[in-house]
Amino acid sequence: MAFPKHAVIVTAAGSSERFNASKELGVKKEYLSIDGHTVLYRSIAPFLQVPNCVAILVTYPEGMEDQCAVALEDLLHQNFVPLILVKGGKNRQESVYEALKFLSTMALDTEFVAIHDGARCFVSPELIIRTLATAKVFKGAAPALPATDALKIIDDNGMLTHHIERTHAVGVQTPQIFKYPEIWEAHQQAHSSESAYSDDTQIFTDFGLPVGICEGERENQKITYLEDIPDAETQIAQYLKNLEEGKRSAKAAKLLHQAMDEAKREQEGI
Ligand SMILES: C[C@](O)(CO)[C@H](O)COP(=O)(O)O
Repeated sequence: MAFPKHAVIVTAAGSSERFNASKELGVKKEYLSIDGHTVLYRSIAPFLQVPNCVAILVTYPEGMEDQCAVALEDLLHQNFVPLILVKGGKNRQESVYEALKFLSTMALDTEFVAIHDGARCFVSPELIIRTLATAKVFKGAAPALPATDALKIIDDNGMLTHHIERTHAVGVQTPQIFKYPEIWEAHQQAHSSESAYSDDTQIFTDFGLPVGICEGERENQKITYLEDIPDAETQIAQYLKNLEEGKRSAKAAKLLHQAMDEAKREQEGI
């Protein structure tokens, strides 16, 4: 396949309410590690193996830019693609909007944008390529797997109200990949409406554009709960200690700013 130019937006600005350590200690799941690399690094690194990635934009929650830089330290040493940290909004939709807005100010001739969860750290390059190939055909694409459990709707009291026919039900994953600037226009429309969207495929189809589904991967799970990270408690203790010391944070922030300056100079052709 000829690889089109594409940018990658990685969402990591959420409050991770289902991840207990976030609620109680302000620890973000994306900044913890699995086998020596942070969840955030692992969610991004496979994208660097796909040719023609022109920029990576990572969203972070207000006040956590330095911590986000620490989580990306390994990437800063080996990444030759411009890496930009973008302050996220009040929910996933707003964060993606902010990243797309930033992208629209960059002089990049990008044909597609891949939007990926910062907590989906087992994504493979093969899955990214398959989704990109599907997006080339349909303009929008997402990987998905057939639903295996019976699907039900419940009310606010936890009582079952509806049964959903499973034959055509799938669980949609990320990366979700779209033509640019179509996804930017779709997001602007969503931003000015009152509606809340569950993900970017919904924003794209609401805008009247098609999304093709390709085969997802069982391994491409999202880290959602504390138990999804082995050794999480020890790591959280270490993480909080590092934060108190503040040393790593300063070093990584410096590296990040250097990398961003270089990317900017490159863009300006200096
Ligand atoms: C985009 C997504 O991964 C599709 O399944 C999912 O909606 C993200 O959910 P989150 O709760 O914002 O992590």
